[in-house]
Amino acid sequence: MAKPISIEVWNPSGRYRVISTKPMPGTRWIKLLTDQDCRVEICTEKKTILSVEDILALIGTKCDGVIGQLTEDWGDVLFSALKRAGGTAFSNMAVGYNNVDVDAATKNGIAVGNTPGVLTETTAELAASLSLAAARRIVEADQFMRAGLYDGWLPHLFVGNLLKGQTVGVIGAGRIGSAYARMMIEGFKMNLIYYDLYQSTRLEKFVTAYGQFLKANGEQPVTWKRAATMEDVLREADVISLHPILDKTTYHLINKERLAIMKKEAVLVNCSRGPVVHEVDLVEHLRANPMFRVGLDVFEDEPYMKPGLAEMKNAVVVPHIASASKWTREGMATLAALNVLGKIKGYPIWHNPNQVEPFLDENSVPPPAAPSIVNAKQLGLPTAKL
Ligand SMILES: NC(=O)c1ccc[n+]([C@@H]2O[C@H](COP(=O)([O-])OP(=O)(O)OC[C@H]3O[C@@H](n4cnc5c(N)ncnc54)[C@H](O)[C@@H]3O)[C@@H](O)[C@H]2O)c1
Ligand SMILES: O=C(O)[C@H](O)CO
Repeated sequence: MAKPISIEVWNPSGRYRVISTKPMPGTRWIKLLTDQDCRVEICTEKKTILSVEDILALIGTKCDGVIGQLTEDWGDVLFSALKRAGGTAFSNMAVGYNNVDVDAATKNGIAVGNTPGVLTETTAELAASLSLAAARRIVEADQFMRAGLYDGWLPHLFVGNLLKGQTVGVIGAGRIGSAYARMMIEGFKMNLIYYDLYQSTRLEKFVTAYGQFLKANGEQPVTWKRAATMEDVLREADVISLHPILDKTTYHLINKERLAIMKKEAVLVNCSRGPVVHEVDLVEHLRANPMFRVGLDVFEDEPYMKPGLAEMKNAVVVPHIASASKWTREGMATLAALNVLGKIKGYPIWHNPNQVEPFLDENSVPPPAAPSIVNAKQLGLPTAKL
């Protein structure tokens, strides 16, 4: 018999049973659900990553919707169990949904939500932090100080890379990649080279206008270039940040061959998904090129690092915290809850998932819509501008 799962229950007499597989930041998301006749059950199990069996036990025989996490494997087993339990709604508490088999959800008539629009800047800020930390060797220097090794200023002590006037490369110039590019360009007056399947006209216009502003003020203007190939970015950029989605076109995008064409003193940052980088190849490259540095928020086999990575002084590593600001995490919880609520209530889908401010205002009632459902079209769900 399966071990009972520990849960916390809000509004026990609520008509709709909504499960959250994890406690989430803030309480607004709980209130939004309980105010709309939902019984909210929050899994409080101590283990960090729930298995499919754990989630099956949580779903049980009657469940209207689930808020899940990017660490969980949402495929046909879970979606068909949710369907059997009468459920129609699932939302990841994340913008990325590579852990979700959307086709399986659609086949079972389950709407899949995600949470764009509330983590763009927070994630870009962490990518910028990792860029700086790696370029200026901040973690290495911090460890040196704490080890009591500092015995006076020296001309060669922790010399790193200047960013101003250098080239920032962005692979995947969507919401987060573009926000990161703007930060690095405006903050450090870097030139841009980017590669994406689509043209980022807004980003290009921003760089052009900022370049004109600098020129008018007697400064060297910044420039932009849309690269024809990813290799062009890797060859030309001094700092490269990865921001594509994870799918079969981006799996192991950075491998031995591509690392070899990067500059020997380049900085590589990954705040997208771990498998975008071939981590074994990366460790080998870091070992062979001590002036090459990386800043990593995500790892190929999370929560583990590939052997050798933890020992590399030229790597800054943090535990998948790019979206971890209080405002963002509370907003993600709110959007995930409203995705599930919106589907349960039969609300239409919000017309623009990138403009979700009306859902986040603590002082007003959110619009009667599901903020972001990725398979809305496949399910034939109506969209509305309210
Ligand atoms: N580390 C974190 O905590 C964290 C936080 C938020 C998002 N993310 C990850 O970042 C990803 C991007 O988020 P977003 O909101 O910017 O998404 P987005 O959809 O706005 O941007 C992704 C961009 O990648 C581009 N792209 C897709 N395939 C590509 C390819 N083969 N080569 C080059 N570009 C390609 C797309 O055209 C798009 O412009 C998410 O899917 C998620 O996996 C991670
Ligand atoms: O995809 C996402 O949203 C992140 O990885 C967590 O914020």
